[in-house]
Amino acid sequence: MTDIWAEGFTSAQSALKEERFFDGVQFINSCMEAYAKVVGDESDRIVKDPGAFVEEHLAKLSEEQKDVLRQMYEVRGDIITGLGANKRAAVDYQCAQALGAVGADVKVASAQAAMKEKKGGGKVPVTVLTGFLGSGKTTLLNRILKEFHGKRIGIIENEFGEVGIDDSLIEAGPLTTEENIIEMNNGCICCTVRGDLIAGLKKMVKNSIKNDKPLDGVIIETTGLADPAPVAQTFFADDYVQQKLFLDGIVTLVDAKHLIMHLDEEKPEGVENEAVEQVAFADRIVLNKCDLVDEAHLEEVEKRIRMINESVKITRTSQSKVDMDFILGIEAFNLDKILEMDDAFLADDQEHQHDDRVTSCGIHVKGEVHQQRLNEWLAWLLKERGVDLFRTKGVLAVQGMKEKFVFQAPGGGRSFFLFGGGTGGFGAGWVGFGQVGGFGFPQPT
Ligand SMILES: Nc1nc2c(ncn2[C@@H]2O[C@H](COP(=O)(O)OP(=O)(O)OP(=O)(O)O)[C@@H](O)[C@H]2O)c(=O)[nH]1
Repeated sequence: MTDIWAEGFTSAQSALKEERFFDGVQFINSCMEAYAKVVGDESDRIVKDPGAFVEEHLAKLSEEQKDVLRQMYEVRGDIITGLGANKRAAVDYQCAQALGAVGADVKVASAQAAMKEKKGGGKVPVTVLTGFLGSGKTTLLNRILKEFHGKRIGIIENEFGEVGIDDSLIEAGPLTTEENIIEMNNGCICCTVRGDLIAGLKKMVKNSIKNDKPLDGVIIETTGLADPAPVAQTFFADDYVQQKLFLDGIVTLVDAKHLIMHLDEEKPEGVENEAVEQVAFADRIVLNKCDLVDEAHLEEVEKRIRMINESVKITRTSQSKVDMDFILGIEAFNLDKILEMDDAFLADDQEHQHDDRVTSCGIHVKGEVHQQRLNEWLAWLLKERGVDLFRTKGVLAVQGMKEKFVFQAPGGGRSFFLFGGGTGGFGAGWVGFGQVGGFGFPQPT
């Protein structure tokens, strides 16, 4: 009879040979966990703390068991090297060496050397732009497109609500054509539309190859409620994506005025606090909206950020005015660092739950709004439900005006701005995010 662990080991070897590294991790981890039981260990240290596992069991293992474990750690080291977590791979090679592997010391040395090397290798760099609702992500995206007007940048734009507003707010440059802007509405790319993210990335890359218009980079703007971890995992979970693209960094926009409030928000059991996750996974933090707070508050915000992500680089800004070198081409995403923080990062069955008290409401109607009635309605909305609103935004056609109007109410919903720009003549739309169940928006016209 073939043991379960042996079948898993064969699958892991095949995945390694075919360079399906993410699948390989799933196979090798489960086969090793099964093998730990064979040698009388019920814990998961065989994969999570290999050094301690080998040290404890080495003297008791038979020669045959040593040989099996040696092979397992070598295969796991090779798979993890394929994913780019060289520090973690070096630990596996050291275990293989302790179990008698010949030449494992060479692999340890080369894994350690690879840690210092630059990543990329001809792949397209991807930046994940995250940050809570209204923190300034679209403002930053527009700045990037303006400063890099000579570069071909693909954009994936994800909105939580069913009405997409941000695509109207993006001021695409000459090389950012419709072909390389992909909009994903009505769900979060960290969960419900994650499959669309993978499909979108593949389509973008395939089009660029087919049309011989290589991409200089891809930027993914997540919803303000996204957990960045599953988005980052995408770059390891899909083989095609892994071969063609690499995650350059996770850039988190932080609203200096509201961050502490969002970090302190109590969530129901099992629900992650997105603001905490976004800070924890950040490679760079753009501390935005500094114009709205004083120095003492900024210092307090930085202190709170450091408590979650000690070594992250932070820059203070207003209107998302940040040096591009701080956020792009940084090669900052480090799988080893993420694995130290979240051991289950590479597991493909991770549970992820959004706070379902936060909902969205979208209105998309044809016609023009009446300015005075709109203002009356906004005043009513602000008075009645202002404290419940995290974020409202929209693009409007106002009666008697040629321009299209952008409607913005960031953070807390305690202020509304209505300003014009460009040329208009299309339907009106609002999107609101509120706490505790949806609420009815009166028709805006
Ligand atoms: N006072 C102030 N307002 C800002 C700053 N940066 C951006 N804003 C405004 O804040 C609002 C929200 O900015 P966006 O860039 O749309 O924020 P976002 O993170 O893309 O918002 P969502 O996509 O809805 O999560 C807009 O009205 C911006 O003009 C800033 O530094 N200070």
